[in-house]
Amino acid sequence: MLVTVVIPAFNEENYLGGVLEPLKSIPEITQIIVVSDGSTDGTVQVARNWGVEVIDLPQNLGKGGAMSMGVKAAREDIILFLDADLIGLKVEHVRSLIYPVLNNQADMTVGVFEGGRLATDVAQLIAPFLSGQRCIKKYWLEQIGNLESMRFGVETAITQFAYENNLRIMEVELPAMSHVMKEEKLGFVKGFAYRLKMYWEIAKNVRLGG
Ligand SMILES: O=c1ccn([C@@H]2O[C@H](COP(=O)(O)OP(=O)(O)O)[C@@H](O)[C@H]2O)c(=O)[nH]1
Ligand SMILES: O=C(O)[C@@H](COP(=O)(O)O)O[C@H]1O[C@H](CO)[C@@H](O)[C@H](O)[C@H]1O
Repeated sequence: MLVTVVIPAFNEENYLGGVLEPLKSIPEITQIIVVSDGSTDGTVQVARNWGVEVIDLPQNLGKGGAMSMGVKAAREDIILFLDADLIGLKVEHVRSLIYPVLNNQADMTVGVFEGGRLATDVAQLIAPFLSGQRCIKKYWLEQIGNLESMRFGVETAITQFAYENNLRIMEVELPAMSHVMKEEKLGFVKGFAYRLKMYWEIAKNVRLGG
């Protein structure tokens, strides 16, 4: 089996290149899809310059919508999701996310930052199930309804599905890695408001009691 990487990206021209660079040298990765989620900056151009596939959504669908579009276009059986704003992504991180699924040691891996930056380490220590770095067979994603409408609730929904269906979940440490926080991208007030909206989108999609 081989891997399609799906990268949802909303205005990530500054960081996307750093995510794409380590992917190019991994033979098991045969398809890389950047889904620009209604970006108004140079995200699409950066992706094209790197020679990867681009889905250029004319309007913002939210993260779940962008990820779903990527899954629909995926040729391979295994999907690796990565955020477009990762800092310090290395080939080793990518291998540690994909090999357990490729080798059938896990049904899903979830990457957790470790030793990158205190703020992002702590956030992921508290809530690893929110992580956008995860690898899973496409078959499972196709069994989950409504991912496209879940916006930031998408990871919680995938995790919930995985628990309910007894998938083997493996948490994988991602040493010295971090991402750019909302407040850093958008400024404190706008970033914090965006963060509250994200928590609302997550809460809305949690199904209580199965
Ligand atoms: O409407 C959106 C919001 C976010 N993203 C992408 O989803 C990933 C995670 O989003 P963000 O960095 O805002 O979340 P954080 O990691 O700060 O929670 C990034 O690649 C974003 O560009 C997206 O495709 N559509
Ligand atoms: O870890 C978290 O609390 C949030 C917010 O991260 P930051 O506070 O911006 O570092 O980030 C994650 O959660 C989102 C919802 O599940 C995911 O879509 C992001 O990929 C993930 O980084």
